[in-house]
Amino acid sequence: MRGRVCSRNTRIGVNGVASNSTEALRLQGVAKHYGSARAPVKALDGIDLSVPAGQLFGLIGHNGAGKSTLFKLLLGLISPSQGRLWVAGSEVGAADFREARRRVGYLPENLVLYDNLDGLETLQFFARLKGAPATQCAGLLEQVGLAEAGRRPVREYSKGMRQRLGFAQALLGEPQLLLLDEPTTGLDPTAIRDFYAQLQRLRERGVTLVISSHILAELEQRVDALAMLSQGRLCAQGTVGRLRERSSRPLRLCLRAEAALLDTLPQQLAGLAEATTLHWQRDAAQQLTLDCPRSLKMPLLRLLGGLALLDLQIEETTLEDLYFELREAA
Ligand SMILES: Nc1ncnc2c1ncn2[C@@H]1O[C@H](COP(=O)(O)OP(=O)(O)OP(=O)(O)O)[C@@H](O)[C@H]1O
Repeated sequence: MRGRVCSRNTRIGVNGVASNSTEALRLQGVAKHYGSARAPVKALDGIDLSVPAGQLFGLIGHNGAGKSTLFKLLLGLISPSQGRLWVAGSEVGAADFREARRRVGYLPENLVLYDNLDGLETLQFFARLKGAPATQCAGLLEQVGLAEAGRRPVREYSKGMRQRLGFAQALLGEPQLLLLDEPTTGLDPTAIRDFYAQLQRLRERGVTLVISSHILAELEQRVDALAMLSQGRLCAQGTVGRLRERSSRPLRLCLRAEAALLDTLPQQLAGLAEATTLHWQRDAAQQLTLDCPRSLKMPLLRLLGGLALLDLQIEETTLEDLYFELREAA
């Protein structure tokens, strides 16, 4: 028996594997191989991943890393070659998964739309497919900013409008889990900001959001946590802060001060433990760039706080920096 309920919060599977319902989704040892057994394409290879309910969770990785494949597996559109997956406590493929699946919204990377239908008819069509009330359609069009364009044929929609219509169809049926595959492609900066504001409101209502994107700056400030795939393998997982802590990249401080103060700075810094790991460069008479290991961040800031600096900027490691570092290490 698959996915047997043993308590309000826990299900026990065939091998005694537990899946907790406070997890929106879970993957255990998941592999997906396409192609022939002789020459398989290993789209995913041994993925263990758990996403707690209510998070805004990012999924990043290079083209072909396996992000869309992971979404399709979670939706039961394709079957894993190995391993097991759970969505909202139901095992994908189990008898009760159909019910869990109804609470999942999905925006595919390339949503196919019928050009001759208008926006409202398109949503009504998807509502019928999903078994969601058609009465939701007009409200959803308004929510994504397409109320006025609702009666125009989709062939007249811009790329951004099509993308917003796709988001509206993902919201049909008030899903508790949203899987969004590169949802901001084609959106302008205002639309991107509005889109994330909507995600934030959904998150506040307890909806779990898993979003794949190549636009790392967009995710950096917004996700609760993220996972990075590289060639089908999970190469990093955690909050952006935790990934930064594990990064070997130095922290960069740019400071300005009177030339006389900068002249004495090397002497003052020499008193710090690990001072040998500091690297500085005098860019101009009053300007210095200092690279230091993260472990020295607070001692250094305490020391600099006591000096009459004219300006101090801390350049944090960006998600893009982390991405390249993790890719190199993978
Ligand atoms: N139906 C398929 N048949 C054969 N190979 C496939 C199929 N679908 C995906 N693949 C391969 O699986 C790998 C992962 O593809 P996937 O689409 O999951 O990557 P992705 O991370 O979503 O990429 P992108 O960022 O470009 O959208 C790629 O090597 C891809 O060519």
